[in-house]
Amino acid sequence: MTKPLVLVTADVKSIEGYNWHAATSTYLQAVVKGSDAIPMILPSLGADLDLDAALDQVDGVLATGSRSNVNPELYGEAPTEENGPYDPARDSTTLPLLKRAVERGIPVFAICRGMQELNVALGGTLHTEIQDLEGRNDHRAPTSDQQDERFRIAHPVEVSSGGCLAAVLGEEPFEVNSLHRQAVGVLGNALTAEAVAEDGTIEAASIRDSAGYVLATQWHPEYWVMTDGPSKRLFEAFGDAVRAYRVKRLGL
Ligand SMILES: N[C@@H](CCC(=O)NCCCC(=O)O)C(=O)O
Repeated sequence: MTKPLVLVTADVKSIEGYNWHAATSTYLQAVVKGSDAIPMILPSLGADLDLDAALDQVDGVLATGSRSNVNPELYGEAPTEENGPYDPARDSTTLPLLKRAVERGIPVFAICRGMQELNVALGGTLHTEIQDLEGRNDHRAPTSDQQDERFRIAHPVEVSSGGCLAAVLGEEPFEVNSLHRQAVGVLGNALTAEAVAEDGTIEAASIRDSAGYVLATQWHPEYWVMTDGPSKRLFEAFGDAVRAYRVKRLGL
């Protein structure tokens, strides 16, 4: 059986005087080794891309994390120097991509920035710089030049009962990593919180009655996909969803 194809979102980075459209290897490897699917980076070319034509040919979308933030103008707030950096090319591609994938019932797995993009794409808002908000913990990455330390397990999350996340991981609390300054404010249309941190930060969301699989996590299951049980199971569940979609898409 041919393997499912998964679009992976891209950041736009300026390197050696060129604009590169890039995704980190951790997401690509997680699609291959965790979901047994084929990752294909979708360049962040915005309105120049025929998104429906791209979505016609794939079986899922993985929206990746990024140090850049969704531009607050997209949810009715003002951008600031401190809240950057921003990536307008990525915003102009990933938000319509996610909205269209959800409308078409194409499986979506959205991670960190990807969860925030999904939420804004569906009409929700974000809290910016949550570490400065009353009652919120600091969810930023540990200061280190070692990636394993930056992505280390950081805090527990409580799983909402009876939801999509509980269906994959069960309802017991578990530990996640944490590398973010933003978080979901008002949930977007049809999104339901699936996990929360002890300070109330929404850590996962889904569309429970979606035609397709739609799950978003604020933490990074891609990083420890081969060694952490919940991370592995999340990518396996995404793999099952994209394989099922492929059978339907191709009439197999
Ligand atoms: N920029 C947003 C989204 C956070 C995110 O995707 N983090 C991944 C970055 C990985 C790294 O720091 O290397 C926010 O800060 O909330």
